[in-house]
Amino acid sequence: MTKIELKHVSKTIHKNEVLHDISFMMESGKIYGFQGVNGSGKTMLMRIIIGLIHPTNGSVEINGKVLGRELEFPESIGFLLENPAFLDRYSGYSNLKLLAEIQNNISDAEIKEVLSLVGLNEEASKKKYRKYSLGMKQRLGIAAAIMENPDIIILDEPTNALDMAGVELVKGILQKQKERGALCILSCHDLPVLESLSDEIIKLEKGKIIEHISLSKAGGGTEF
Ligand SMILES: Nc1ncnc2c1ncn2[C@@H]1O[C@H](COP(=O)(O)OP(=O)(O)OP(=O)(O)O)[C@@H](O)[C@H]1O
Repeated sequence: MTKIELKHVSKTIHKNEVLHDISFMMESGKIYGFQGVNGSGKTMLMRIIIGLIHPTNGSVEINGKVLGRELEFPESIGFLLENPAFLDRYSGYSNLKLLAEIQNNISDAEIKEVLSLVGLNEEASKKKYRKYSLGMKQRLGIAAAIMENPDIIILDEPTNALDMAGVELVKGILQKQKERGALCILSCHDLPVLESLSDEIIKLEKGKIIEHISLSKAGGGTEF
């Protein structure tokens, strides 16, 4: 069971407050949808939850441990943020293999399995990354985020550059990850997609939460 608790998180960059007093809790087996227009703070909030950026005020606790103080990074996390850092000269498969070697807890067969899961067939997975289309890059980014079955999965705009089949694929993958018990965080400008997937929607505007709704599938929404 994983629990993430944000307590009064604020972030100021160059005197500009990009996040203001954000507090909420998230737990395993649910999908949390971050909604908001460009620049509302979704990516910044994700970076803070991953531990890549520290809040100016407030804290993020993962299972009771304060990120950046008691814990450098969440122990088991996979994420896709804008522009994943893959190596151009390497194939999709080799890029995943290099990443997998850091933790060394998945097999080559599992890497191939995840590539096929995201719709990159054997031919595509052998192609050099620099030859990938935008959609293929996105699929590889999703594969990297989920391949080790992490406790926490954060996907920033995972459906960007994907065709309709790709969007359906992402939906299926996220549902499966949720059923496995992962805590999933997602941002997506396609509102129907976000709403169909999310158990809770956190709506941001100018760095503030303006709405936090539970879309618990068993009837009606609840406002927090
Ligand atoms: N490195 C940075 N330096 C200064 N300001 C930044 C930096 N990164 C983000 N910001 C500011 O933080 C605010 C929130 O940006 P963020 O990228 O989190 O928005 P977003 O909701 O993810 O937008 P989008 O939908 O375009 O991805 C914006 O006003 C942005 O200009």
